[in-house]
Amino acid sequence: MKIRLGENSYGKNAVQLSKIIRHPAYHEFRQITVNVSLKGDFEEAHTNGDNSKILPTDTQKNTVYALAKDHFKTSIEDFALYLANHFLSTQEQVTTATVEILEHPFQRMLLDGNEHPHAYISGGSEKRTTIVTKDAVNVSITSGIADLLILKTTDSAFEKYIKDRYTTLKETNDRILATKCIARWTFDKLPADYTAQYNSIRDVLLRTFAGHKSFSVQQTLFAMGQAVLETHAGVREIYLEMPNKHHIPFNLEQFNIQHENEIFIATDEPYGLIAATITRE
Ligand SMILES: O=c1[nH]c(=O)c2[nH]c(=O)[nH]c2[nH]1
Repeated sequence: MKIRLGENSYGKNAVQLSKIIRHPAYHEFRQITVNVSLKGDFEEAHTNGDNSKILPTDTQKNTVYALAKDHFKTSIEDFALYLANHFLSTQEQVTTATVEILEHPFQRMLLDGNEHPHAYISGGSEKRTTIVTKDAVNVSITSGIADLLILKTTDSAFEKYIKDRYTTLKETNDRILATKCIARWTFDKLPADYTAQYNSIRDVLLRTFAGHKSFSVQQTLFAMGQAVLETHAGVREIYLEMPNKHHIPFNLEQFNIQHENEIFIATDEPYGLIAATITRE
């Protein structure tokens, strides 16, 4: 029996990097997590223990820190591209380099109406994300948002669904809609300014979520994706993942207190998971 090596890759994951960019009047603080993954001629390493074509993952990690000094200045997309290019152009055994970056946003503290020059507050769970994959001829860039925790207290219903012998869920025309949204979009035309594009897409996602009269998470998800494609000609398609963070009305009637849709119990698990790719015809 002949056994052979299938698709393989290796790299360094979860490289934590913080950077201060010092301007005369204030500092910028950036915090990112970088994952590097390389594909190429690594057969001998797996089958013969020959490491002569292996750039250690420790070196990959060091490279991320070293190149960040001069090349992480603007968007995570630009830095990820620079890193992918670096591994591809300096290592001839590498055929595909994938660099994923998650940015943990920090904002300068707003104190007495002014942004503090060097004190920051975390943007919470939300992250800006990118995955850049590059080989000798192609580059693919996917940008996105992860763990965007959003909630609305009305304009969300869930009614007229299938009821069978196992259904216990009550119909509601006024519930809490909460989700920790993941969005990932790809480009027909790469933007000149990834950050401006990101801010604009994030704004459309939030605006649509807030304004939508929802009959289901599915419908709101589609409306959010549709709005992004309608307002951003350069975006080819968008993938959205919206876990339904259920907020179940707490039974106050057991204490003879009238239920007025004010007191809920948030449950983490199990949760509904709604996902779709919205694309152009
Ligand atoms: O918006 C929803 N979509 C569903 O598919 C679903 N299923 C469920 O139990 N609650 C909800 N809510």
